[in-house]
Amino acid sequence: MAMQPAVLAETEQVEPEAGRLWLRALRAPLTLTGVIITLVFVVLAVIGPWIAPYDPSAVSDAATAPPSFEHWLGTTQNGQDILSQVLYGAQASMFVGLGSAVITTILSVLVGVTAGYLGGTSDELLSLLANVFLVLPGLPLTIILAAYLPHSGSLGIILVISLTGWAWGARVLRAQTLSLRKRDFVEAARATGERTSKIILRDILPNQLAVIAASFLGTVTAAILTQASLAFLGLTDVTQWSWGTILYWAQADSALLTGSWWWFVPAGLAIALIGTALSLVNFGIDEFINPRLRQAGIGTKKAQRAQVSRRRTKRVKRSAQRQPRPAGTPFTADSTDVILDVRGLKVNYGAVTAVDDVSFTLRRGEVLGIAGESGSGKSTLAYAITRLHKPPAEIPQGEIRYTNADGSTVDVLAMDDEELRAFRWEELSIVFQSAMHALNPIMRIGEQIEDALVAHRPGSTAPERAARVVELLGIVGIPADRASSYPHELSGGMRQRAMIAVGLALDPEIIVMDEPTTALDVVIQRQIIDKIMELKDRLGFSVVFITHDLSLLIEMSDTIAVMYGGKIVEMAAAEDFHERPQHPYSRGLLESFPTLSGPKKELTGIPGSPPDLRRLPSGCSFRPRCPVAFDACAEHEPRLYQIGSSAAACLLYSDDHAVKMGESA
Ligand SMILES: Nc1ncnc2c1ncn2[C@@H]1O[C@H](COP(=O)(O)OP(=O)(O)OP(=O)(O)O)[C@@H](O)[C@H]1O
Repeated sequence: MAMQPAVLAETEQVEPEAGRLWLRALRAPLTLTGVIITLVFVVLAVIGPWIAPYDPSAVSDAATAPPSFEHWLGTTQNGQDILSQVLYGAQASMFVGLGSAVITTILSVLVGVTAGYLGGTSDELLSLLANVFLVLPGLPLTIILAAYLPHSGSLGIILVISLTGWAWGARVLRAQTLSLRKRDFVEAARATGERTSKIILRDILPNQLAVIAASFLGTVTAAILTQASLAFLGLTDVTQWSWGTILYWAQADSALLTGSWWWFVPAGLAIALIGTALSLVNFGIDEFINPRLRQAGIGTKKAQRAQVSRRRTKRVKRSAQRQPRPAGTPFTADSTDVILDVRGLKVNYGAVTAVDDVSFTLRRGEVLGIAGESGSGKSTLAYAITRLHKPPAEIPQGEIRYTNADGSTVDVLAMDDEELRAFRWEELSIVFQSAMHALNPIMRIGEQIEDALVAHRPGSTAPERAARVVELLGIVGIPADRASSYPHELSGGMRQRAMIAVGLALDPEIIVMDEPTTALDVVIQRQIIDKIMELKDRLGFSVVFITHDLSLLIEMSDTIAVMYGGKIVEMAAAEDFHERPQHPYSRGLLESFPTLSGPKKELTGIPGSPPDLRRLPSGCSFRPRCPVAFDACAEHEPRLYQIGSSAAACLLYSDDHAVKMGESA
């Protein structure tokens, strides 16, 4: 697709976008006030000692003098200039505040995010460490440590505050990371081949910036207050000027009793002001980071302007070598063009076998629908195929062979991380159940589509990617100018279509769709399904489709695999399944759903409930619910028997007459 030069020129100008947002955030009056006050204090902290009119410790005859022309903020009992003390104090207090916040935040982020993202033993050890620090009583410990380190100056106080303060932030960040790690957009980022470091920097940390900023700014305030409290109690070196030491001397020399308000008010006011200012800045940052809090209108820029960003992305090695697959003929039932061959696949969650000895083939252009009640193992199977299954899930046996464009086959289970990165998204992509969770809430739709391109098409230029994003949005029927929208600015249907656009970004050969339309109303559902089918016919990819909606599944699929208790119990062409279901469970499923067309029928459902995978009954696991079970069903576990072009795992179809009739061997 060619782009107009004028548009290309625009695509290069995305970087100022972030700058404009900052400006917008800054323009909010309260944020601006907070920033200005904070900056004033930072500047005073730097230049305070130079602009102070007097030496803050120098005594004079003007004892306990109220504010005057010579001493703008009055003097102490010893005639020391309070303005000079406040200016010197600003440096010490701000140094302690900022220093503590920097160290505390670094420790919190390192420990919290690492523990939350890595999980397992690292999480246990780091959480234990954080918990130990959390149960340490902060204030008493701070007082004791400060009492032992009175002459270590500001550095000692910073260390004490950081040591006793990091664990809380680490815990919050760990909890957030744990929840983010499970979000589908992080899964999607992993699936598109992004590195752990990039996922943390791009997907985990930006989504926690509000918390990190709150923790940083909160620590500055808390550290200033702690330092002031310690100094006020005389637990720091009281000859070092800080706002706390001013209050200490004011209290020690009875400023309150003598009514010398000018002695303690400026230092107290400075502490209150900086705390308020930092809170205002915090609100502003929250608003800037959270697109939902921003005013409407930001997300309506021209699509092309949103497409190009210069984020560094680790390239996926193998992508350049991918051969385009020659255009194939439309799928027919007798096609032998197998693209994915799954043999004897088993997936365990600890002692529970959620997918048991599953075998099937997916042919080029075929839609394989997976049916079954909740808990039958559909999602586990889909995730295992993509190798996105997470602990405790493991694949103890089986084979998944993928056929490349050149006819060679690769074992998906034997792929290393690098090969998997290339395989996922280039050859096989996934459309997750809930687009709201699968899309990163703080990234524009266009950027998210582009991410997959950046990772897998290292040679592509920014304008090429921009054009591809616009093309992909067009393919799924989203207006190009929505590329600059955030997920929350799109309707549910548009979000789901955006997910499909992400899935299509690299022209994969297989798309796994796990309940892609569940959360949508029927009209939108219909539009999306029609779109998927149209794209499949046009682009020729294969689909593994999972949904609870049996009518939809029959309508969409070429072939249907019915799962029960982790096994495939029937495999048939969709039409055969609909017209002549072979397995009693399939019949029960069909009788639980209204027909797509034809006369109304009574929905009977299946008695009983799905099996407990930890205690499967002997023989056929459907036996306790089966209306046609016979004695042998308790003894023999049925394999898949061929019945015409269908196959069903039911002893009704066993060739062994003795077994079929339930006779003892
Ligand atoms: N993380 C897990 N730990 C232990 N068992 C699990 C885990 N995830 C799933 N299972 C078990 O594996 C079995 C299959 O679950 P799976 O989610 O694959 O079923 P499903 O058919 O996709 O269900 P649904 O339609 O509700 O999504 C269930 O019995 C479930 O309890």
